Amino acid sequence: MTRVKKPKRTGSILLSRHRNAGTKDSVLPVPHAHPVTTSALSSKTGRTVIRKHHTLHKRLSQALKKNDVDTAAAIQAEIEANGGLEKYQQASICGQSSQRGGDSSKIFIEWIGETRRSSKLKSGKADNTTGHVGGQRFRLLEVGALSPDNACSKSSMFDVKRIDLNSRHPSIETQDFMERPLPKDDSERFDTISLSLVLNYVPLPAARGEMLRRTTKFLRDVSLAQDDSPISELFPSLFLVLPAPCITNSRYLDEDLLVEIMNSLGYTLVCSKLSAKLSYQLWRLMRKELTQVSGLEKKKEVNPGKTRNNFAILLD
Ligand SMILES: C[S@@+](CC[C@H](N)C(=O)[O-])C[C@H]1O[C@@H](n2cnc3c(N)ncnc32)[C@H](O)[C@@H]1O
Repeated sequence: MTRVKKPKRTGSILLSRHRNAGTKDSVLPVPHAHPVTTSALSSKTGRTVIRKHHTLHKRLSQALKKNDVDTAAAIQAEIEANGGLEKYQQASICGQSSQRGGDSSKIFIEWIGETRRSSKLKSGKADNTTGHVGGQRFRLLEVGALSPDNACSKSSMFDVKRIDLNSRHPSIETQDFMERPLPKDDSERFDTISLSLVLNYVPLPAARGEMLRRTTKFLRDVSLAQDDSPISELFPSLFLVLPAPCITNSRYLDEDLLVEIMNSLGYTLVCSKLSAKLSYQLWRLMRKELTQVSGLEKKKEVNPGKTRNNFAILLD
């Protein structure tokens, strides 16, 4: 009885629509120098702020890589003069409202609903599960949390731990996921991790791979006893959201290569959706051991073309 939705092949049909769209390599965390502001930005201004922030962070990471301290300091000053992480977050919050299709976590909740409905059709019985074994709620680690009121936070199924490089709310802890202490046991692990529009914030391809690898350490073991509810088959998992062009218009990444990278980390794709702007994917962690796959540590051109972006993920 397979309740988990089969992965859809999405990239090939939509690829041509994104041929001219670009998502450049981006960005490093910076401390903010500006007070929190909640006023709305126009969508055009918001897009400009986000693009500029990513470009500056890409340049910053390149300067840091070359140990060019003077250039890095100048770029850092420019980032701060442009409003820093704070302004970027404000623009991202505005982007969540309309033109980007809203709160991405709604998609995860929709997938849970679909899984329940399809199992009801098959079994004739409703699935009213509110969590896993013992009626506990599913533990969700939201990395890069902008606010505490997205769809997952509102759902009674989840107990949410929120972190961000720069907290905008008392219920969000200021923490770099890459510095979060590793769990000592399963009580400190999670059933699911949300990485929505965070991986593309990381400036270097190898650091993105490291972030993905690190997610596996925070997820509970798949072999832990589960109840037989259909939605438990969606866990332990990683909800990954990326700008669509990272997958549909990159010279160095496409859906097949992402599947290869994720499989080598122990993940299997269980749900996916591609909108005009975003790629949403749910990856279930099937095993904790990593498979060494050679070739994933080097960039390889999977989509040649002048108008493509350079987004890449490498596993060192
Ligand atoms: C574009 S916002 C996305 C916010 C939200 N998750 C969404 O889907 O709209 C990216 C957020 O990720 C945060 N972020 C980036 N790298 C992070 C890290 N290593 N640890 C914690 N938060 C991080 C940034 O501070 C920023 O607030």
